[in-house]
Amino acid sequence: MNNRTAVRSTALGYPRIGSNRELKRALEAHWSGRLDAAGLERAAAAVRAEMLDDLSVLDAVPTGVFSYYDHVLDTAFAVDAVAPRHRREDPLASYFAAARGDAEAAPLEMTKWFDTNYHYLVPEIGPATAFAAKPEKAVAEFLEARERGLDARPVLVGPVSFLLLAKPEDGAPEDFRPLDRIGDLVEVYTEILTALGRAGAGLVQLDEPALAADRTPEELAVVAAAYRRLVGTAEILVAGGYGPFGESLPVLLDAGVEGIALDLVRGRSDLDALETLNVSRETFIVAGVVDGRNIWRTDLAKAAEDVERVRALTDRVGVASSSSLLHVPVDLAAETGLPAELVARLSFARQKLAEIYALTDPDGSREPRPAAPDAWRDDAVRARLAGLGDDADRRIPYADRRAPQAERVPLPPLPTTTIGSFPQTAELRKARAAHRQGLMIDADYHARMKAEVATVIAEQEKLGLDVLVHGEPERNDMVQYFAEQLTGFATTAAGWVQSYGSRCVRPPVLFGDVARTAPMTVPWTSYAQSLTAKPVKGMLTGPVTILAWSFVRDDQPLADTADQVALALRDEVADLEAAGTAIIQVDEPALRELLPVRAAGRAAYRAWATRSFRIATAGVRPDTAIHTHLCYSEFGEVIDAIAALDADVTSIEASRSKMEVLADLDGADYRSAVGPGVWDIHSPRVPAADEMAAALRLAVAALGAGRVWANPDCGLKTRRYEEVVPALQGLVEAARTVRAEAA
Ligand SMILES: Nc1nc2c(c(=O)[nH]1)N[C@@H](CNc1ccc(C(=O)N[C@@H](CCC(=O)N[C@@H](CCC(=O)N[C@@H](CCC(=O)O)C(=O)O)C(=O)O)C(=O)O)cc1)CN2
Ligand code: MET
Ligand SMILES: [Zn+2]
Repeated sequence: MNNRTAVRSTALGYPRIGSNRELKRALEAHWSGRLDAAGLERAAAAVRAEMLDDLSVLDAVPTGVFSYYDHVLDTAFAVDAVAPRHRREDPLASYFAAARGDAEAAPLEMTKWFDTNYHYLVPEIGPATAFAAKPEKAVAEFLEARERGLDARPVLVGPVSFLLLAKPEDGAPEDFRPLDRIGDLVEVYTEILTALGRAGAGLVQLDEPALAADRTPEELAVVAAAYRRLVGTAEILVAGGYGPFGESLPVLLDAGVEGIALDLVRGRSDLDALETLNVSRETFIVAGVVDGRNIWRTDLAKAAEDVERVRALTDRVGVASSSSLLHVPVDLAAETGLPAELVARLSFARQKLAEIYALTDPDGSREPRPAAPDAWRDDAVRARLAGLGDDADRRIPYADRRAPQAERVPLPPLPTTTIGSFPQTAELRKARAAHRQGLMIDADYHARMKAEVATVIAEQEKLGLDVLVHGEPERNDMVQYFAEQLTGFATTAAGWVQSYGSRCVRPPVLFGDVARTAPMTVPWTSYAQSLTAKPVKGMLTGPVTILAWSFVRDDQPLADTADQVALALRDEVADLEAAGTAIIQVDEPALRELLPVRAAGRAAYRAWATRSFRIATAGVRPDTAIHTHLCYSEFGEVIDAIAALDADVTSIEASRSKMEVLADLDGADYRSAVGPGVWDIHSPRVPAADEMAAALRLAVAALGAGRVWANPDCGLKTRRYEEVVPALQGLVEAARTVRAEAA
């Protein structure tokens, strides 16, 4: 077990939803009352067994990385940081109350995990949160692996990241920060580590991804103290995974941790730094050379060079993924429809395990990465982009667009609208599955989707909404739908990746130059508009989001790829406008997500991200309104970027974070209209009309009635009509109430 000369293979984490999304199906059956807790646990055990089967090709396997919903929530439960409102007699009910909310309580806030499309639940910590060790899950999953004879390494979110990812509980003193509680929390971690040690664990992995971000000297002092305290209780491997440790690296090494797992894909500067630090030859250094975030085949020649550099520094070397493999699909072998020259360049989780293993095998492959074929290049697109010049900006400032837009589409104050999608019912998905499998002809599929559009339009008219949507029934996903129609993209049949809880996505593969060959959305929008006198919004996904939710080529800057996508969207916007569409929404929910974890890269990011949005949208007439939509709080960091999009209306997530975004908007150079979401659509809970009215009053007080729209937080695709109809009735009623008060 303590082989000190050979290079050891491992992974920092693994997909946990099941290779065929078994856990997703079991969870959704459980939530709808079709599967009892015992049935859910059986399904979970089968998923864990499959994970261990896969991982067993490695010298050492991570354990405890399975989760019913989210690993940050698991950590909260492991230290008993459960909000009083989520405590229930049944622990599983308590867990799902925190994750999803229930009749009695709103859930925890959900937000993006670093610069990924994974969402974690934000723990709520107060000055009196009574931490207590609950190591049962960690111990049980460790033993499950041990019983198979595997070298098992328990994984937990580390205490510093846990508190940095948390937020102060409601009513905490103004100056309280969760990190203030590090001393108490670390004591509880020592108990958990001790329990794991008693169960037979050697090395324990503590994930500290928050140390891939800029940290202040005070925070570094906290890291030092916390790890000095922990090193006595277990052998600790600290993993980062979302960039370089940077200034945290010497602090961790000085604290005496047993090992450190480096992200050598995004954080190669750590390797240079290590060579200048005085690293003990006893330190276990894990070289994260296999990308945990993307699906390109590893350049084994280059990776092997980095492993050699690590071998020069220490006698205990590991090879691993750069982060958990949670962010990539399970198995490339499930993809039978991809072109061979693409398959030859791809690697999913199972293939990555083989790459990791090969790098620890002296006789393993050291193949370099083959270059992209010439056929993936499109010189026409490149020439058009080069000639774009200042066409990337709207000719007329917002102040002068307001009147022509109001004249073209007259609306009351606090206009009501939705974000785009209506429920993706089981029937819609079945029809799409049948169409995909060739069991339903195109004409029948289109007729079915048009019927759904008609139903959605009729429902919105009945509800009395002001600006309607077609409901997006024809879209499997807001990114994949576009990727399927653009050149330069491939889509997968089963490349599922967890986004949050039971919700999964199939990120498309953006491998070459991008171009549009035909209109992608116009017939749907035009059809919807033909059914109503009310305005129907056109609905597109923006370039940043298309990139963020795809696996993107890494052979040119993201900015260049974004501009190509933007150009394709620009043509779609022009076609929508030519078809008579007066309002075009271009969603950028991932604008915040791609913001670099460290401040150094942010200005450049803001510049290219907002320019690509403007390339997509700036071609319209002054009386055509551009709307955009963003989800997931913490807008503070991107508020200037939101302004730089130069949209006429921006709808944003606000309800789960209790309208905190209004404070961010205050003082920002943002003048146009805002639709702060007043209904948290990620929870099955239906808000009351007066609750939404209260939220709208806050918005009116902050922005003035003339700048506020009334809308949900996000699209309704994940909700059921039983929730949507009463919630939208309440929303329309709330808008009317507050409108009357403001008049
Ligand atoms: N890419 C992406 N990222 C995003 C979002 C988003 O909308 N898209 N929204 C935010 C929140 N994240 C979300 C992520 C996923 C879903 C979601 O609803 N996902 C669906 C799958 C969507 C999909 O691809 N649907 C396909 C395939 C559906 C499917 O599973 N079909 C069955 C067969 C049909 C059946 O009997 O149900 C199968 O293939 O096995 C379709 O409709 O065609 C799910 O997990 O259930 C929602 C929000 C942030 N990130
Ligand atoms: N228009 C999209 C929808 O309503 C926006 C979703 S943002 C994740 O589904
Ligand atoms: Zn959204």
